[in-house]
Amino acid sequence: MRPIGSKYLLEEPLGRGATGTVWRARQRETAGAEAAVPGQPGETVAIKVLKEELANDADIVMRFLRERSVLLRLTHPNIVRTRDLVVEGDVLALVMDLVEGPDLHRYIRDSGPLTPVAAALLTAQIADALAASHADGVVHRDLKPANVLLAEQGGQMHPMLTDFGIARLADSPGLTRTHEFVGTPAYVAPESAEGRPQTSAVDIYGAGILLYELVTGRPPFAGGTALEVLHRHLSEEPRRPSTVPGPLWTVIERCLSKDPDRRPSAVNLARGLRAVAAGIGVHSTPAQIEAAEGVGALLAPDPAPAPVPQTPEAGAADPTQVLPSGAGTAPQYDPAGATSVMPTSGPAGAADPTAVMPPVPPRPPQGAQSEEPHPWQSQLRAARDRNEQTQVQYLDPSQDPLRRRPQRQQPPQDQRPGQYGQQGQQGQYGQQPPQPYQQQRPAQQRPQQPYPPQHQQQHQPQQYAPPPAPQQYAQPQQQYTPPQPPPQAPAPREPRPPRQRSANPVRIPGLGCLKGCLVMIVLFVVAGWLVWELTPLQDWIAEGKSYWEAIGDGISKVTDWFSKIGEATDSTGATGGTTGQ
Ligand SMILES: Nc1ncnc2c1ncn2[C@@H]1O[C@H](COP(=O)(O)OP(=O)(O)OP(=O)(O)O)[C@@H](O)[C@H]1O
Repeated sequence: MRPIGSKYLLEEPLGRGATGTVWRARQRETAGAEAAVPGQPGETVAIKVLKEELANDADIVMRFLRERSVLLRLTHPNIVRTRDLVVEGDVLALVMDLVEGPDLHRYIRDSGPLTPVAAALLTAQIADALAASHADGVVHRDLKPANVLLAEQGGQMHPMLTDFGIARLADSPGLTRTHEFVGTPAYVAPESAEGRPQTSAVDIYGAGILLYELVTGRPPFAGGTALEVLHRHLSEEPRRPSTVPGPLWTVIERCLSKDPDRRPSAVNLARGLRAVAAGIGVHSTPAQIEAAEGVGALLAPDPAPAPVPQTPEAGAADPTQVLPSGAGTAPQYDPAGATSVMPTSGPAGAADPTAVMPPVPPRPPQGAQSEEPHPWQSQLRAARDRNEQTQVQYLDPSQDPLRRRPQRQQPPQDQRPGQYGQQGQQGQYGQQPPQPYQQQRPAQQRPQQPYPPQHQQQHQPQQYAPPPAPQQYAQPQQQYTPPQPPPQAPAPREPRPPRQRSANPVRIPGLGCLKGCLVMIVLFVVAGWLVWELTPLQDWIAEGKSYWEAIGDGISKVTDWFSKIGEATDSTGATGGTTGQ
């Protein structure tokens, strides 16, 4: 077991992502007062050990520490709680509650898509988590099924959003010198793809993609290269699959609006989804059906979406500043502003990957946009660097105490399929079966959420009144301005060693080697000559026999030979016997 900090012991890796490795770990001793959860010795936790390149970046370490309070105070029944942050030596790690259960990506892959009702209810809980974090000024920015863990609670699968704060770290100056977008191509909002100012509406877009994927099994814009996916986010409208009920499609469509201002707030999304879930079930009452059909009216946008802090180079807000939701209005789309977050010179510009880039696609809704190709430069680079899902990487055996592949406890088999209901049978919309989770009972009795009702109440809109603007977060901007790194020329590629020729001069024939073919020809000639000389082939040809006659002759000769041997043996035996008498 490997110690991490002085308080924790890493036991086994659970998985690896773009920003680090998550380990199952054990608490050695109670954490200090700075931890949100001190924990007990022997308690099991999950620890995300961030990649070395993050840990070695002074900017990121600083941000990590400054954001400590934000990460640690973010608590909600649908958010994986961050218990502690470890910054020791070259180690940067987040200590989290351990969630026993698969992530949503794996769950869909193994069990197939969910029913519309189940998908709506699950996404409503994710929207609850987003509402809470947005109210606290925290935008997730990397919402995707892999970041939703499914905990088992009372026989129900309970979605929990994880990786909060990681996008914020990854967005710190140390990593955004090239202004990569933070996110995963299949889930990235158009404004993030273009490098325009972002708000909490990017999470609503991510929730829309996730919802689409839950009911269909795949995200709406996928396939091809990361760049193609980004193009599709910007220019294509999602198509409604026949299995998606109309009211649910209304919600998906609004979430996937290219215009962030048209997307609903997280609170309204949660409310709308619950109305839809109630109205599309097999036992829905006429009033519920009617409410579901009018869901569009519930999906009002957030009047004051939480802004995503800009990088210091952009001349925007302090990146470490945590803004309460009411602290400002959504940044307007401003071509100049959008351009300003993109490098016009410097490292990213120097390493000019535009040579392989297609032209920037037109942006019909917004009209004007930056003429600089930099968004695509950075996106291509980001797409290369980021994998959509957990990356399988070599793990130094010395870091892997158990020398085992990542293992996660799967929920018992009988609880997995159908917790949220898989597709396959016919339901009200001709696609889903009634299911134990919510469709078999009258709507009034259905549990809308597995966690107690007070949590639901806690996240109704009025509960999200922005906290008073905390002065301590309004840091002077220049304080966080990172030192501009000297432009780094890309490391020259090492020249390839000259190709080694095989020590064996004769290659296997058939592989295009002339020498091998010649050797084989010689072998065939020699073998033919031996057959000619050592077999009665010449005689047979001279006698003009057919192939079958020659074979027949050969066989009868052999039989004669054996019978002669037999007779000789018998006569010898008979002679011996006579002599003996
Ligand atoms: N708190 C946790 N408890 C249990 N397992 C976890 C926890 N957090 C993450 N995991 C698991 O660890 C694995 C890696 O998580 P990670 O967040 O690093 O991956 P990712 O989301 O694919 O990557 P990234 O978002 O960094 O690109 C995932 O399989 C996830 O299910």
